[in-house]
Amino acid sequence: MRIGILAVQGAFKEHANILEKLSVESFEIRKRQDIERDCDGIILPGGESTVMGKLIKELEIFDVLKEKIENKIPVFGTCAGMILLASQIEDSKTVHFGTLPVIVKRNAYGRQLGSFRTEQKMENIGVIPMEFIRAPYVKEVKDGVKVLATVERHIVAVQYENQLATAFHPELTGNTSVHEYFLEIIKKRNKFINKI
Ligand SMILES: NC(=O)CC[C@H](N)C(=O)O
Repeated sequence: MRIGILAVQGAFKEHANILEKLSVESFEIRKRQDIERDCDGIILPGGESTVMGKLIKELEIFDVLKEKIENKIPVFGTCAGMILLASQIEDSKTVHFGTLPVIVKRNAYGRQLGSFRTEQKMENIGVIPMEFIRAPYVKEVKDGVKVLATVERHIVAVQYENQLATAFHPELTGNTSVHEYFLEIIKKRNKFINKI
């Protein structure tokens, strides 16, 4: 199994470190040729979604990446990565991939609460540490989207088919369980593809 991590900006190294801990091979997606490499799953890290969205277009990564996601390659977006996937961003006309049918609110926690850590239950996983950094939350989910975690009644983790997204940063806590859950999504898909 091999996972491509979008590495144009933001906290991509931390995801690679977690995957290394789990003995899973990963590579950085920085340019067109990288995204054309074969991989079983993709991680979109945290960072600044506006900057990332601009860079992936300039670097000609956007189209191939979007096509892969539409073709149901498992993808895991954290924080800005969740914003890149969302089909709608509140108070904005910008849509990046738009493959995840949710409305997200950017920088949703205001200035004082820009960064915080908590422990909450995530569906199918259990109680985990959650690190929020100028995080979004999900304001609304459309049909077929499973809510996996909420913090103070705000939705912070969702799954839609093979797309997993968290408003928080599991890669910054040392806890590997959300990544392990993502690996399960990949394994299921690989089994399914091999059956066909
Ligand atoms: N930690 C993060 O990824 C922050 C996301 C950032 N505030 C954005 O809107 O893109």
